[in-house]
Order: sequence, then structure tokens, then C-alpha cells
Amino acid sequence: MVDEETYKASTYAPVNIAVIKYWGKRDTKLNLPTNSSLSVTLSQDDLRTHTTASCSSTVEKDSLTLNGKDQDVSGARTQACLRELRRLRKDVEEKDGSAPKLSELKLKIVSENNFPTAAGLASSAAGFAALVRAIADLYQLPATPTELSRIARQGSGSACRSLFGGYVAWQQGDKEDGSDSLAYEVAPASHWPEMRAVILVASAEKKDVSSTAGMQQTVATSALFKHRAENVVPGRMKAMEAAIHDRDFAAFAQLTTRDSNNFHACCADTDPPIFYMNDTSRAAVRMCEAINAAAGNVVCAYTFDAGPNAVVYYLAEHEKEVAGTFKALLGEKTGWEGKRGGAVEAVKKLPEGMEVAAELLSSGVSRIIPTGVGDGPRKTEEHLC
Ligand SMILES: Nc1ncnc2c1ncn2[C@@H]1O[C@H](COP(=O)(O)OP(=O)(O)OP(=O)(O)O)[C@@H](O)[C@H]1O
Ligand SMILES: C[C@@](O)(CCOP(=O)(O)OP(=O)(O)O)CC(=O)O
Repeated sequence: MVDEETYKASTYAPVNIAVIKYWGKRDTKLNLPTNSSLSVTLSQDDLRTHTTASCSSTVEKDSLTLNGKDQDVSGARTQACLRELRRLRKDVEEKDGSAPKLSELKLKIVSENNFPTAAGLASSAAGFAALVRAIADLYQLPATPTELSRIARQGSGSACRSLFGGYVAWQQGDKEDGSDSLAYEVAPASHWPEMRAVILVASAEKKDVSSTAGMQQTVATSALFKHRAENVVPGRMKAMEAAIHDRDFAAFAQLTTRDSNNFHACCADTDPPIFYMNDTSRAAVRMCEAINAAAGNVVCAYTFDAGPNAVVYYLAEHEKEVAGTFKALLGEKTGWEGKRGGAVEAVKKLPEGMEVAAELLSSGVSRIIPTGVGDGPRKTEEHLC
């Protein structure tokens, strides 16, 4: 009799936003980076991918449905993830003769992102982390998150960091086969749970230069980038790990903003230049500087990925000065309705001399996402297929 049982596993996986940015590959096939990077995992209560992986003998081909639309699974990145996971499952089956031969069955994967895809909100990171975690659970692999990070990295570099919660580093490694290019936890979310972030969504449109293409143009043409990878990032990685261990927000903030600016300077130094930040982004920078000046202390830090959206980190104790300022400016935008956003109290007095920046933010920001540091992938019995 043919076994027609359907096997399934589902997971939620988080987005991560880097504070020391990954930009540049030394191997484009394996997604091996030219520098290490470090990120904060954001709470899945606010942003998350939900993925179900299933297999049975009745499934005829590998498939991936994302937000209701069929995706191409023949791409090298998805194929690399599926191949590696099947190989690990085969090891399980070879060791245990009674384990069902799932490695021989086709996979049906269904996924949903509760936020805009390909808009610089790290959807590929959460997406590939969820895909790898869900299949690893389906296959009951004994692999650790660090081992799985090696696989998720091949889907999208930044995805390797979304297999952990809290504060996560991706060490670049130096081996040609990428076996030492892995993510590890610097500290769990519980080490510094007061970390918050407010995301100012300046565009939910698909961006024109993808991270994948943009970073290789930078590698090929920017002299500044070479300096960044060799001389700037190594010291910053150490300093950032120390800032996190010491819960030193001023150091964390200074490293975060400087690294974001250094990364965008490398984009501008690319030939032809790449501009991810726009007038709205620069207004967010000015506003953060003004908030810090008014507080007489470093209470917030901005960072921008490959897009115009600002991610502003701050500590819970400074919620009013930071998120409260953005609420006073952008209170009518969507995103404040939830429990977290609702608890933010708008300031009565805005920083002085910021009228132009306020106007730019008001016209350029479409949506707010109030969030904070969160945990790593969570298994769920809520299946999407
Ligand atoms: N849930 C998902 N499951 C599988 N793949 C996904 C998922 N979500 C996104 N992806 C993949 O990631 C691609 C988007 O990646 P891209 O790097 O262009 O944007 P982004 O990740 O939103 O932005 P950025 O990486 O710059 O922050 C999608 O086209 C899709 O191939
Ligand atoms: C600016 C970044 O967000 C770039 C992310 O790049 P991706 O991980 O999306 O690139 P690929 O490896 O080509 O899929 C910085 C970061 O997340 O560290």
C-alpha cells in the first residue's frame, strides 16, 4: 500500500534589521559576505512570516505560494536550500531505517508575510528563515539554528540572522565552501528587552535596485567600500558586541547611525551611484538628531537598509521623547492603532527649527510600525495548507 500520509510543520519567523550592515559578497553563489554584520531581531507580534511546509506522495512537484501567489522555486537560491535540507533528511533516514523517506517526496510550501514584500523591510530574511526552519521541523532535523543559518544564508544572506532572536551576528568566515560563514546569538532578547524600534515606512513599493544587484555593483566599483570592509567594520563589530553586552545605548546608537551612513556613502560611491535614502529619509535623520539634541543625550539611533524606510531604535524609558515625537508628527498615519502604538504618548512640544523636516515626514511617510526586540522563530500548529 502506498503511504499517502501528509506530513506538515509550520513556523513563524522574524524580520531582522542590521545595525552593522552586510553589503558585498565574495562569493555570489553561496552568499558569502565581504564583512561580518550584526542585527536586532524584531518582534513577531508586529512583523512576521508564517510558513507551512508539507509533503506527501500525492504532491507532484515542489511548490511555493507566497501571499496567495505561486512563486518560482527553480531559482538557484531556493534550490540550494531545498537540496541541503533534503541531504540532511537523508542522513536521518540512513541512520534510522524506520524514519519515513520524506527526502524523496516533493514539498508544498505556503507562506504569508504580514508586511510589504520586497520593499526594504527584510522580507527575504524572514522568508528564507521561515522556509528553512519549517522544512527542518518537517524533516525533524537535529540541526542547531547555527547549522540552519548556513542553509538560510544561501537563500538570502541576511536570512541567516533571522534564525535567532535578540542580538545576532553573522561572522563572515574565510573558508571557500562557506562552512564557517554562520550566524550566532550575541545576546538573547531577554538580555536587553527594553530595546524598541519605530519604523517609518517611506515607501512600500518594490525598490528599483535590489540588494543583490546593488551590493555587487558596489563591490565592483567603490574604493570606499574596500576601506569599509577592511578597516571600518571589523572594529565596529567588536565595539557593537561590547555595547550590547554592556547595554550601553549611547555606544550602540553611535555605531548604528555611523554604520548606516557609511553603508549609504558606499552606495553613493558606487558607479553608477545608488540612492536608497530620499528626502523623507533625510528628514528622519534630522529629526533623530533634533530629538537627541533636545534630550541632551543620545536617546535614539536611525538606520536605513536598501530603501528609504527609517528604523529608529530607542529604549523603552525614552519612548515619550522618541516615539512620542513621531506620534505628534505622524499621529494620523496608520500603524499606531495596536496595543504597542496605542501606549505611545505624543509629546506636546516638538523639537525647535524642524518645520521643514516635519513637513517632509508628514508628506513622505505612509505608515508607522512600532515594534521592539523579539525572539527567534516559533513553531506553530496553525497550518496554511
Ligand atoms: N515568505 C517568503 N517565503 C519565501 N521567499 C520569500 C518570502 N518573502 C520574501 N521572499 C523572497 O524575497 C524576495 C524579496 O527580497 P528583496 O531582498 O528584494 O526584498 P526585501 O527582503 O523586502 O528587502 P531588503 O532585503 O532590502 O530589506 C521576494 O521576491 C521572494 O523571492
Ligand atoms: C542592506 C541590507 O539589508 C542588505 C541585505 O541584503 P540581502 O540579504 O537581501 O541580500 P542577498 O544576500 O543578496 O539576498 C543589510 C543587512 O541586512 O545586513
